[in-house]
Amino acid sequence: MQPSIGLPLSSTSFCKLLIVEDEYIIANDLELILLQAGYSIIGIADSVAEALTFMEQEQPDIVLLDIYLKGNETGIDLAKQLEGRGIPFIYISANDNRRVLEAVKATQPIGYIVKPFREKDILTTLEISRYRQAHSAELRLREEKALQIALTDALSEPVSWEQKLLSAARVFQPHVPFDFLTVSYQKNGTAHSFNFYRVGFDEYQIPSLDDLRQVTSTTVGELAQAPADSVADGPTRYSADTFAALGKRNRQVQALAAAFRLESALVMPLHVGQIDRFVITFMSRTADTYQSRHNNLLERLEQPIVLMLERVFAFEEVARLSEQLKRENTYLQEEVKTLVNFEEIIGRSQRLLQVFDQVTQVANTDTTVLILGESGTGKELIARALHNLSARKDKILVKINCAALPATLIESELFGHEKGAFTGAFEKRIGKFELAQGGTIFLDEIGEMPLELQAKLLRVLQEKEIERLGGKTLIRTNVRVIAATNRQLEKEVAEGRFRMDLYFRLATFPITLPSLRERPGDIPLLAQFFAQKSARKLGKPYHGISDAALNELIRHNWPGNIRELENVIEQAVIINDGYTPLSLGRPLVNSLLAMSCPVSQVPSASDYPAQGQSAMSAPRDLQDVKQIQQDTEREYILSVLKQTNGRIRGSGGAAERLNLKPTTLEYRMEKLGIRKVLATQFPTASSGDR
Ligand SMILES: Nc1ncnc2c1ncn2[C@@H]1O[C@H](COP(=O)(O)OP(=O)(O)OP(=O)(O)O)[C@@H](O)[C@H]1O
Repeated sequence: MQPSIGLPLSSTSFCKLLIVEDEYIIANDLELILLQAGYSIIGIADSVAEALTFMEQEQPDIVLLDIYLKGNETGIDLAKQLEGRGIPFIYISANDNRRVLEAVKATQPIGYIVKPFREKDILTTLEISRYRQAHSAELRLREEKALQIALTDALSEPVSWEQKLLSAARVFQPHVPFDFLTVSYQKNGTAHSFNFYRVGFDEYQIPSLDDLRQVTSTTVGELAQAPADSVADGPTRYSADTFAALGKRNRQVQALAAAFRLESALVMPLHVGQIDRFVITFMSRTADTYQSRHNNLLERLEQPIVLMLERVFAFEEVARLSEQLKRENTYLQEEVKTLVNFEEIIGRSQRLLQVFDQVTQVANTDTTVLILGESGTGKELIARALHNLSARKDKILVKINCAALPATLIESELFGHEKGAFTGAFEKRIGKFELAQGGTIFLDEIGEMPLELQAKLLRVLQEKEIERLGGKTLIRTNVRVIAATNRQLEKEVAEGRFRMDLYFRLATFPITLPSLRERPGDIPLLAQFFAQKSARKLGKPYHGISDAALNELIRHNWPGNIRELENVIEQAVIINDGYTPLSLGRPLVNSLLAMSCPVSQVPSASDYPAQGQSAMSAPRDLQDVKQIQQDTEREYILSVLKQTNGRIRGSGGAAERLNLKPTTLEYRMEKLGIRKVLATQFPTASSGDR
């Protein structure tokens, strides 16, 4: 028999029915009618247990079920399970008890046929139900498609995560209602948590973890504990006892439930690539808010949402990498990266070879290294060699000179700042630690770091986490730290200028560079190396170094070490006539008095010739004139530095007095071999200026 109302539905034989009926005659009668109408029957069950067994073998499209069955369980119990599995069902019953009928209605059947039934009743009800099913399925698909599009739009907005998720929460509300929504995930070891509290029809409050901590009297750690820690895979509903049990396992749920009078939850853990535990938790003030249709909807949305999130995270990563590239590029433009390995480090002395051994030993570990040695002994060169010989060599080496920055700026320079963190912080700024992510940071002149900042640096070394100035989140860092100083740190510690705990942390692996005095044997090698380099740079022929000059170089005391030697050789190349071996042009002892030694140790004005005179006799040629100019400039800068107690930058600093940019002054000082020293090292006028 064909369906009587002739609706445009697919053939009845594709529709599989399960009959759940304990009266044998009725069940048989039903089967006969349905088979004749062309339906497929997957089985006749007389109890809930048997019905479930049939369903395990094959899923029916519609279930026809009686209310009272064999065994303790009724058709209403089975109906609840069918609803959970999304299988439509029609009751066939003679029961007209009001209470039972109320319970039947609550299970949301797609039809109800009263016994005794006629063939026509059965077939018409089935036909109408199938039509409604097909129609509502189409409607549901359309609705879900619209929901997916709205979610994609919300998550793709070029705004913060908080705003993206708020838009997504608004999209969810009509489909999966909530009074409180939390979204939490872990990315690169950092926990992120967003909370949305509904306070009006379309009004939400976004309490921060700190706000919640106060309202709920919990710790931030407890609040960040996502409920997925305690639930199975897939969306799971909790109400009454199960909600209370979830609260016992999870402090976050318990605290929020108590503070916001929540009574049920629907927890959706998602497996988003690269992200640990992405969890969306819908919570409601009503115990029976979450039904199987919500679970089913979230199950169907799970994959599309995961794909959306993966795309958003991937975009974010691309944006982050391109930002990082931009930053590295800017940095590299300032900092010409020299590829240093041992071949470029000149010297064969025993002391230097010991240093090479130490470098080889520690380079390929992540151990913090402290490089000690007088000024100009090659500490930066060794830091670069350590980086270039490590597994981090393809990542960036970021150098920061702790002495070159005013104390107020070092913190933001190292750790960055958020927009508005302090007056003048107009833009968010990434610090050098973040810039060095995956690579190495070289903290030069660490002995000059202000005490307050030493504590922060210690925390970074211990916790491997930084916090931007004015920022709220901790950022995990993976940076190898190399520090250097020409100060005696033990003495600094003893005098209370350097934290002992930081000293021990830094000095895990100390490398001490020998001064040039301790390796005079390397002087000829170095001198020749620098002479060739300078001659190449200046485009002059090179005929070696005269014996007299070499002897003098070996005998000299070299307070400024290799940098000083390099400067002396460069000057010798400049004054060389291009035909004869290099000579020094003037006695080393006098000409170097003011070079490369700390400003505090420079000789007083009386140690110098009177203005207009030079240490040499009358200038012989243009080079001599240049030399005199340099000496005069050096003297003048030194005298100004003395007046400013060594301070270069800021109001009243040497740069301002000389009407130069601080960086230009520093460049000139470097060229002239004047070392920077801390203001405290500099004798003040009141303490008796020499
Ligand atoms: N062994 C070496 N071979 C070749 N050049 C060297 C060597 N050691 C140092 N130099 C050169 O000497 C100069 C000073 O070295 P570097 O800046 O590394 O010293 P430093 O100890 O870090 O000085 P400071 O304490 O003043 O920062 C640089 O131009 C460096 O290239």
